[in-house]
Amino acid sequence: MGPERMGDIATIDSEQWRQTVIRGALVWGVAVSDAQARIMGRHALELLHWNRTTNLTAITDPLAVAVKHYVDAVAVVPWIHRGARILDAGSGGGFPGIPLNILRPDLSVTLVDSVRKKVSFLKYAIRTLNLNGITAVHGRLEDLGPSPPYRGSYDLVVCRAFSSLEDFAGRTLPFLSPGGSLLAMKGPQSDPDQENENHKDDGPIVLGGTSFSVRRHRYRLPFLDAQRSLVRLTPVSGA
Ligand SMILES: C[S@@+](CC[C@H](N)C(=O)[O-])C[C@H]1O[C@@H](n2cnc3c(N)ncnc32)[C@H](O)[C@@H]1O
Repeated sequence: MGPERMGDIATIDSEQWRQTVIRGALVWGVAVSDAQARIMGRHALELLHWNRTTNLTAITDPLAVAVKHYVDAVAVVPWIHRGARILDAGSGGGFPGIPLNILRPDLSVTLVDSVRKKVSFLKYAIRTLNLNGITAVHGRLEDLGPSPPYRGSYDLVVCRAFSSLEDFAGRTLPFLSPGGSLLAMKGPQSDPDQENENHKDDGPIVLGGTSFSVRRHRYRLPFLDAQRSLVRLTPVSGA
């Protein structure tokens, strides 16, 4: 049976579901082991279970969960250097931070969300899946960023479906260590910037008074052919 015929939620974490994640990740050149895909499957089951009472995801179809959550999260792996300290800004149900932690034990990952029930889920998932090198923090980015231990402590701040580039940069710049970057993962609905002629694919832009070099990478999700983009913003020092 092909990935297009996975209808029932019970098929999450089945062999077929895991193969969808594994084959999808290979499109980005990222190897996901069966053991790693199993942990993602357990996360997905917990996510949908908690989703009955806590608003964690609008996506519940098994194929869409595999591709739009896990394969999409894996798309950032090639952009992350070894040993990076990562903040997942507005992590929700754990995307992209939990799949990143499952795939890359060299990373140190902090998940932040302003909704307490979502952070309760994240803490529960970290504990239940026995994940290491990852922590979940409740709070608003704009409150946490200016103070220790968060200020200047991250090599990469990543967000998915968060807000405009200007808003993201404004809330998360204080978290960055010198030489660090911001990385926004965007879908068509969450990308007002995509329509903004002032935001070129590559080159410098100014957001909230700070100059950034920009690199945008557009891609299409396998199996579903949905459009996505990654935008990396690196503050230009001395600008
Ligand atoms: C659209 S959801 C995206 C969730 C997840 N990143 C994903 O892609 O599935 C945005 C998340 O950001 C959180 N959020 C919104 N404003 C925030 C803020 N100022 N500080 C921390 N989290 C925030 C929301 O609670 C929500 O979980």
